[in-house]
Amino acid sequence: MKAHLQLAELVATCHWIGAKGWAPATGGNMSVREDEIHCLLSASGKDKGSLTVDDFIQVEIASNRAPSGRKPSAETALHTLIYRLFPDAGAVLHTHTVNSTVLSRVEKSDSLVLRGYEMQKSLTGQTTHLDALPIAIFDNEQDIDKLARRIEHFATETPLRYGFLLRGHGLTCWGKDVAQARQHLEGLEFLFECEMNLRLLERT
Ligand SMILES: CSC[C@@H](O)[C@@H](O)C(=O)COP(=O)(O)O
Ligand SMILES: [Zn+2]
Repeated sequence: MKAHLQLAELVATCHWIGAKGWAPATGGNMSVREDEIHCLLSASGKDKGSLTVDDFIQVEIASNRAPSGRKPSAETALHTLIYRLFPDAGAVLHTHTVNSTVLSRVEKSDSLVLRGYEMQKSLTGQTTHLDALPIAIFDNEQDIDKLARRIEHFATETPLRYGFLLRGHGLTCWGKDVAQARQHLEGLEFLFECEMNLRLLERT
């Protein structure tokens, strides 16, 4: 699909994310692939629930450089990493939800395993609630280049699918286009909400 149509769909998705309360204050960042060399990334420090097309900045996927000199997301290196790792990825969504923030802290291991939920099938290629679906958790890091290198190294040994959690921070997920990235975000967030409630109820 043409990049400008994808961008319009991404802007609508940002507004939907904002209305859901999934990108509070200036949290979160979003992007679409423009072509093999560039992506369009949200500007840093803005309320992502009220972005317009003019708030997206062209960035070179190989170098993280913005030819315009404008300042894209502080987490640019995570978006470009995904476009480099997955040539089929067409859109990346990063959100700061309560469920992803809390669950990624409560779960001390390096993955959140989802199992037993029909809604696992909202993730492309999943066919049964019986499969164990691990979502990788990486310890948070303020040095984003270092964090990106850690994730890149992990991905050489273990397949990453759909998205990953940053501990105490949020979810980054992707899809072949904006619609699929949004479906993965909504599906994962539903599963996180279930898991959060399950863990709370099972404690009592
Ligand atoms: C509310 S501060 C959050 C930021 O540090 C970061 O995690 C974030 O998601 C937004 O950064 P941004 O540079 O606006 O894309
Ligand atoms: Zn963030």
